[in-house]
Amino acid sequence: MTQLKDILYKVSINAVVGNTTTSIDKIEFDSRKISQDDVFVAIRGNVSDGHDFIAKAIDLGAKAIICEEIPDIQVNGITYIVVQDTKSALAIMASNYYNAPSENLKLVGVTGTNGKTTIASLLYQLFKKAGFKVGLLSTVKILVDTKKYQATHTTPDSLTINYYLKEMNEEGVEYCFMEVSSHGIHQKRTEGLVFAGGIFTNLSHDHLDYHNTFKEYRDVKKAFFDELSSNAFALTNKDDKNGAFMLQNTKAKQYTYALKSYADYRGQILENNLEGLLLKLNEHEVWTKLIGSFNAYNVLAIFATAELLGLETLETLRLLSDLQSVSGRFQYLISEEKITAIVDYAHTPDALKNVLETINDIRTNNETLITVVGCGGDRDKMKRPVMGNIAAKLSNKAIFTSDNPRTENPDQIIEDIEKGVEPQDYKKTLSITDRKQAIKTACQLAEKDDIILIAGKGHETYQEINGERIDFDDFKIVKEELEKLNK
Ligand SMILES: CC(=O)N[C@H]1[C@@H](OP(=O)(O)OP(=O)(O)OC[C@H]2O[C@@H](n3ccc(=O)[nH]c3=O)[C@H](O)[C@@H]2O)O[C@H](CO)[C@@H](O)[C@@H]1O[C@H](C)C(=O)N[C@@H](C)C(=O)N[C@H](CCC(=O)O)C(=O)O
Ligand SMILES: Nc1ncnc2c1ncn2[C@@H]1O[C@H](COP(=O)(O)OP(=O)(O)OP(=O)(O)O)[C@@H](O)[C@H]1O
Ligand SMILES: N[C@H](CCC[C@H](N)C(=O)O)C(=O)O
Ligand SMILES: [Mg+2]
Repeated sequence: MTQLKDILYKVSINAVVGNTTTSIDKIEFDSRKISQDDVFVAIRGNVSDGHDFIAKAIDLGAKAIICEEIPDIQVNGITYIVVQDTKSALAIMASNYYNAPSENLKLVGVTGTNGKTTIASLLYQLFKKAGFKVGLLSTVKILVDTKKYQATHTTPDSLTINYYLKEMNEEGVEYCFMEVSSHGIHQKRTEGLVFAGGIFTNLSHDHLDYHNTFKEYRDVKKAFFDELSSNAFALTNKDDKNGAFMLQNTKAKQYTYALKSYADYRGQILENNLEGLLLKLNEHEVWTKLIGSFNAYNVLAIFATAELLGLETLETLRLLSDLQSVSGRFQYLISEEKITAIVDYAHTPDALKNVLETINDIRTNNETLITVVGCGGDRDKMKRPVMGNIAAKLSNKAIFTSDNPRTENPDQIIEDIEKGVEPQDYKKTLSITDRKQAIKTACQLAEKDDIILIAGKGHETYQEINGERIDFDDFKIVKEELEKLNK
């Protein structure tokens, strides 16, 4: 049992009603998970307000309530702590509860629109190969060194983050790489964590349903760097037009990387083909199996981070050339009929454009490029026509289909995508709502040497329709469909 007052250390408190020397069992922010002697933190969400569930939490055994507004009717024997912001309070309490686990390892956060999973996962791989015990918190999975857990978010809630960091401490993990999403920063999921460093990748159109304006989205990302301490490093992509802005008010030591301008870590693409990339990183040449010019940025950021964390340069270069691509990120196969299928998680206009430009750069143009793509439901609607426009323009054929429709009508989403197609590209497009059928059609249309890109879902092994997750794996399906063509 922990004392309530101990986990309130550093929480900015407005008022206390009741006793803080009471001992508590655990912290919960969902009333449905409360059991005897827990602390309930009431959070105002997008759908409901945790304050409405305070009475329910007390019924279930909550001993203390952390809230922004004290309920009119207070229950005897219950401790009420009024704070300015319960999301912040939750994050600080979570860190206290698990004994500040981020301070016992070197935690590096990666933020930006695209490339977070790639960079964090490859840093995990690189430091593992260098012989360290490593942790990873990513969209794809959570790793406590070799122990694997399912990820539900890109950046989990603060209780979950600290729970896994604590487990990493127990496992003797020395480095942890985590993705820091804009939702995560905005919802204070990362507050109170001590970061050894932060990396900025790039900023482009996404999540404007949640953040309202691009400026708001940009400012949220910047807030992550504002919070870094003077002991940390802040590494930014100087080629991105918001790269310098991110570091404007940070106390951290600043470093830059770039392909197009002068920077602390400079990169140059010497070769770029379907086998990989030959890069010049500062004065060193390195070969990587990663494909696509955008990966040059990722490799450069990884190189810089390894250096900043003190890895030996030649060792880093050797390990870089050994890295394997991340699942669902430009994952590809070549069928017996010599059809290339690429599965990629590009689910933003910028990522889709990058992937298509990469394919167009390395193809011979005698073949047909068929793109299968959709957009997720209950997410940013503005990106749909833009992605439709890009898919049609940069491919020979585009098949619009469903991504994760969630609670939306998939045909409506497809209509939104179609709206972005320019008249001269109309004849290149077709729409097939059923994603499996769309992939199958692409396989049937493809001939020898053609390329099929299946974008949007990458590593995901499900399709979410009306709150239900049905088994669905782009890579598995395209592989099966291409094999069927041989029979
Ligand atoms: C839009 C969004 O980010 N929502 C997150 C938010 O949920 P919410 O605000 O809707 O919560 P709510 O349902 O209104 O509930 C408010 C509070 O009341 C509590 N409650 C609710 C009901 C009840 O009976 N009792 C109770 O106590 C809830 O536990 C909660 O604390 O807080 C929840 C708890 O932390 C999150 O799980 C949830 O993520 C949802 C599932 C989600 O889909 N989030 C996505 C958009 C997301 O976060 N994505 C980013 C990556 C984006 C990217 O970069 O690509 C990520 O980091 O994963
Ligand atoms: N540095 C980069 N710049 C632009 N596009 C990139 C970059 N790295 C990866 N991509 C593209 O973006 C897609 C998503 O990459 P990744 O999963 O690494 O990003 P993410 O930031 O983790 O995304 P999410 O916000 O969904 O977690 C990839 O499949 C690839 O198409
Ligand atoms: N982390 C992103 C993933 C989007 C993936 C795409 N397949 C979709 O479902 O929209 C999100 O939750 O918005
Ligand atoms: Mg990710």
